[in-house]
Amino acid sequence: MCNAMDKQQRTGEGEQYEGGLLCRFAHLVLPYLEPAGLASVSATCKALRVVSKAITSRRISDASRGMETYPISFFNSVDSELYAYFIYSSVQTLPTSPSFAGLCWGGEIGGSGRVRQHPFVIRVEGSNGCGCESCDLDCPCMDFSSGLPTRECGPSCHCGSECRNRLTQKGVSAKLKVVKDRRKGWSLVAADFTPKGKFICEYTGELLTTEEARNRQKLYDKISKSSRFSPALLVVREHLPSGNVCMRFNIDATRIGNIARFINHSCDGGNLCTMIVRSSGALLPRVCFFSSRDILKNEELSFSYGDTTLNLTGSQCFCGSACCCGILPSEHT
Ligand SMILES: C[S@@+](CC[C@H](N)C(=O)[O-])C[C@H]1O[C@@H](n2cnc3c(N)ncnc32)[C@H](O)[C@@H]1O
Repeated sequence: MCNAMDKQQRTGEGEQYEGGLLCRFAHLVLPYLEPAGLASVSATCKALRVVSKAITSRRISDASRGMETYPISFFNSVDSELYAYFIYSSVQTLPTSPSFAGLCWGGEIGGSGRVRQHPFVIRVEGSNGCGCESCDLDCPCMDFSSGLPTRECGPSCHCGSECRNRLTQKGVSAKLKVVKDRRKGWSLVAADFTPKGKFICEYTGELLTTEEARNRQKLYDKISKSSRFSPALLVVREHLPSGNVCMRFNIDATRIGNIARFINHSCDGGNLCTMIVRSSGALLPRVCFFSSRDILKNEELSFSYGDTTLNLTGSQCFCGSACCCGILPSEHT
């Protein structure tokens, strides 16, 4: 069909209209294809090749597909992979499907749409927020006691989205790029000098129950054994003040997530610290990254994935830090 369309485009005016229709249709549909699908469609005719090329270069030039303030480009001087394919979501999402049976996921949400628009997955109805018109240090939602914000205004506050106590709710605030490393795969790198204490980004992805996280972890471990695969399932444990209770959050950014999914592990703790940030009226806290020291332009961003207690089945660590223990921490789910 495509070849016929191609020929029509070259031969007549009416046919040109049909070729135009094909292109318009392709612009709507092709963004939903994974790289392999895009490559095969692109091989069928010139019109589709042109559209596919445009989609590919948009994907390379901005991993966030226009959802963040600054574009976040991919750079690869190591192999032929042009970009990493995943569905970008700037906010936490609920799981789309229980333990998906393989790695074929389509349905890319392109530059014009988000997976989920709401800022908090679950809101607490009737909870109290602040009544400030313009929040300052007196705002009851503010808590900088640890030097970084751990509480923010949220969906039950009167103040609007411009409130300055919503530092972590405005998307990625640093200039970043994604660079391929020969041994660690894609890595998140500072594209500019980033001072200590700056909010970098939230870790977004699918919020999973522990059971679902365990199932997915098993699947990921299996896939990793037979192919090069980089899962991005983050498990964060928060010890509540009583000391007896521990909250566990499972955020899987492997197929839906944001730029934080490219942050690699460093045994020395790296240059990022993780903060659990709560917002008034939001049931679930969010995991946010701040720079733990000044970060130079072109320096890789990293944090510690967890206790580097030796797990002999873990994969090899290439963080390169002086205290590297040689093996990546892996979650004992
Ligand atoms: C959250 S992803 C980070 C992004 C990943 N590099 C990619 O290409 O998508 C975690 C995976 O990155 C790789 N990785 C992260 N830190 C590493 C390190 N210090 N050494 C080797 N591989 C690392 C491992 O494959 C790990 O499973």
